[in-house]
Amino acid sequence: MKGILLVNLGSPKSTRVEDVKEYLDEFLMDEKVIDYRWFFRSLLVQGIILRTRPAKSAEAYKTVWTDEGSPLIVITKQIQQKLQKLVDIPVEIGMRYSEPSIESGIRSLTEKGVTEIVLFPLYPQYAMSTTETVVDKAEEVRKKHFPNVRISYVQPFYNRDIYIDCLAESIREKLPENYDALQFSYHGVPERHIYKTDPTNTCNLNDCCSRAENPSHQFCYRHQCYKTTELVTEKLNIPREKTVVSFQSRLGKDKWMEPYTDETLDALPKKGVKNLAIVCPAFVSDCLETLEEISVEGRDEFLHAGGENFHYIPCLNDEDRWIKVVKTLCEEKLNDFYFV
Ligand SMILES: C=CC1=C(C)c2cc3[nH]c(cc4nc(cc5[nH]c(cc1n2)c(C)c5CCC(=O)O)C(CCC(=O)O)=C4C)c(C)c3C=C
Ligand SMILES: [Fe+2]
Ligand SMILES: [Fe+2]
Repeated sequence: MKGILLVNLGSPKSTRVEDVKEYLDEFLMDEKVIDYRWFFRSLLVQGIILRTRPAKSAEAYKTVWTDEGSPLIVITKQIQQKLQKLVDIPVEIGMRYSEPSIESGIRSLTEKGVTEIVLFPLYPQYAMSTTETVVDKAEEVRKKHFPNVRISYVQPFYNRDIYIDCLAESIREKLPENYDALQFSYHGVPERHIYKTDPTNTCNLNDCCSRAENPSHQFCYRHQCYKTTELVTEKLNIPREKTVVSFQSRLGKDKWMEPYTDETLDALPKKGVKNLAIVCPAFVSDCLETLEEISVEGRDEFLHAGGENFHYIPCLNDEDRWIKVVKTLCEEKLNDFYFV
């Protein structure tokens, strides 16, 4: 029997500082997220970051938390429930960090008799710190606890027509009538991650990413972010001059992909952009990074710098058209099992 596992990043169990600390410890000690050798990673994470960050993050989480819990988990459950109504095989969710875990998701599926799983990492663009670590974790869990289960992975869908149409339509419906620019703010990653995952050793985080064809694109997060932007803005007929791309949520002293969202929000009003619409397509569900960092802090930053109107465009969340895309992408993968 087949089943579907939707995997998202995960959130702390609660907004208590201890729970946030436990979550950040698991998250940041992942070698695909902070890719230093264990000793240096531990020194940085456990010796420095976890001393102050949990309290700060807990305060931020409190501002977005709902009665049902973290927005990211609540929305992922809503996606699961809606998808379950459209397919006649079991659908479960699993989080890369914290709970419900990938292991518990696979276990629930196997308890329903599932032996072949389509696992969908809910990230449009590939990154070592997202897609890759999900696959690693799922394989680790499968080998250890479920050796007879087969898993097929939905690939990044940043350039797929069905996704682009869906995102473009969603943005079109929410765009204000008058806006000077539409900003695409993607979660950033350290530049080093992009070089590290480039099998061709050719990406220079510059022209390479916008070249039409290049084998490095398959693992280039930067290329994939720009590609999503290009395809969506083409669909919406938004000219290049009105399009801004930036990268948010950097952490630590490493060089992250530029331009940075906070600096861009500060600079835009001085360039005449007073009415801004902003969307965050690295996330399919709203979460701390969109609801707090962009919609609250980003808004403050922009208005403080002289901006007049800041319009946050929510993620796809549980929109029906998006659920249909999830269904189609999973169904394509279900076919894999017939050919192996
Ligand atoms: C080195 C640190 C980080 C990398 C690399 C990174 C990549 C990355 N993250 C997401 C998606 C999300 N990140 C979220 C929160 C978050 N991210 C980091 C650090 C890195 N992310 C931290 C420390 C946090 C925790 C919150 C904080 O203290 O600021 C979230 C939100 C989770 C939630 O509960 O709402 C998401 C989603 C992507 C897509 C990505 C690489 C492309
Ligand atoms: Fe992150
Ligand atoms: Fe590139």
